[in-house]
Amino acid sequence: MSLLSYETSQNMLDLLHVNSGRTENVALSASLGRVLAQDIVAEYNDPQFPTASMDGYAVIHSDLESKEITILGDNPAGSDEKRTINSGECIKTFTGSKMPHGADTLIQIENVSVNNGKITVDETVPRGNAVRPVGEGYRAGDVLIKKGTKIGFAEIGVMAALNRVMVKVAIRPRVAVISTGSEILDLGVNSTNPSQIRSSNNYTLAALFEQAGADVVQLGTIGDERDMIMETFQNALLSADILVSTGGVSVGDYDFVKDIVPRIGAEVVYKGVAIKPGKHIMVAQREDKFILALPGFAYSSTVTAILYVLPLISKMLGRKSAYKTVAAKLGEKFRKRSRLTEFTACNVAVEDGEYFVNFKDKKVGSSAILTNMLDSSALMITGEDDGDLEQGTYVNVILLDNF
Ligand SMILES: Nc1nc2c(c(=O)[nH]1)N[C@H]1C(S)=C(S)[C@@H](COP(=O)(O)OP(=O)(O)OC[C@H]3O[C@@H](n4cnc5c(N)ncnc54)[C@H](O)[C@@H]3O)O[C@H]1N2
Ligand code: MOO
Repeated sequence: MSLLSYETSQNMLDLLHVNSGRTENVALSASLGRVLAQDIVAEYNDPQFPTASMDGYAVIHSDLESKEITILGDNPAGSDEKRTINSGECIKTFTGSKMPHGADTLIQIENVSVNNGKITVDETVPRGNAVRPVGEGYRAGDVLIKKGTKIGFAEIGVMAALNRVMVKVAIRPRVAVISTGSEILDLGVNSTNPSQIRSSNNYTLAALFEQAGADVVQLGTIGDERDMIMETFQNALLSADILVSTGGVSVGDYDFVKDIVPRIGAEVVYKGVAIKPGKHIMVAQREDKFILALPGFAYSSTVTAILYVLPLISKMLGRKSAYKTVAAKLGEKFRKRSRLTEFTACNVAVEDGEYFVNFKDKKVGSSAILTNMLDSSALMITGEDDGDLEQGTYVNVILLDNF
């Protein structure tokens, strides 16, 4: 089996034409977690008028040296104050109120004494005190949120402030997930023989893709039966943009998936990459749809889903990158186990602004160990040409906590 290098496989993935312009309008309150399909540009300044940021008296700063300043009246928040302050006058003004014309400073109530409709200054304040100037937050025309941003709580708030009732977002790519294997049992199904194991892959991947912004169709599990798998794949491709399967891609007699994919009219982009885990991965395309047949092992399928499925989902959503890769220093020696590009579950800590990698509580063993991905795990990448690495060596690490 000839294997593509990891780098070539990623470049080829990047060159695939992906349908990425599909958008829809959703209510702001339903947009959490969606990906913006337009820049959000401020239509006005924030604030639009000089605004008091404390409760007190709007004054002309030079008047603060005078003995007494006459109070013209109240200016509660939300009132469209029309009066203009002249020298010797002030207006009682509250947090959030528009500043009256003529006033340049707000002196807070704690700093004055009030007698017979006049204030006297007990403690002065600088010019412009407690006044939010026009455009303090942003100016009309500023791009506040970039297209491709995943909408979180802050984006929701900023868009609400701009009165965006509806938001244009990327349509979620539909990703169908299925696990194959006659030994695997779906969640909740009773076991009928002791050689069966629980299927975790279809749930791990569904969660991963949903977190990445996809609309997931959970197809459960299916035995190693050629015709059934073929029919299920055909049906899934009627509605899914991406079909992701696990299992059945190796060299065993019952590994049918790898043979079925070309038989349903899909063009195999590649099969076999020099990576550990995941070397049997198959990437195929049928018109504008993709099939990613991933290995059955739990850790292998998860890692390959991150490396090969997330970039497709991201592209369909119009996002620049699927995950963040950072340079980190090895906090301990690392023993490389193969001549392949390896993806090793690791912990990442930040010390003095630098990332450090360690393998505390991570088990060395087969590609079945999904528990290695618990506790905010990251993935350390070591290249085909790397051998054992000394403590202090710089490595690249994929962070998995911020899709
Ligand atoms: N003679 C060879 N044997 C194997 C090779 C090889 O090159 N030559 N490669 C090994 C590698 S590497 C991998 S990875 C696996 C990939 O095999 P398949 O993709 O065909 O996967 P299965 O054989 O179906 O399953 C592998 C393993 O994972 C368990 N599994 C399967 N599905 C699930 C699931 N949904 N949830 C949890 N665990 C699952 C399954 O029971 C097996 O233990 O092939 C090696 N063999
Ligand atoms: O392809 Mo396997 O995932 O190296 O264990």
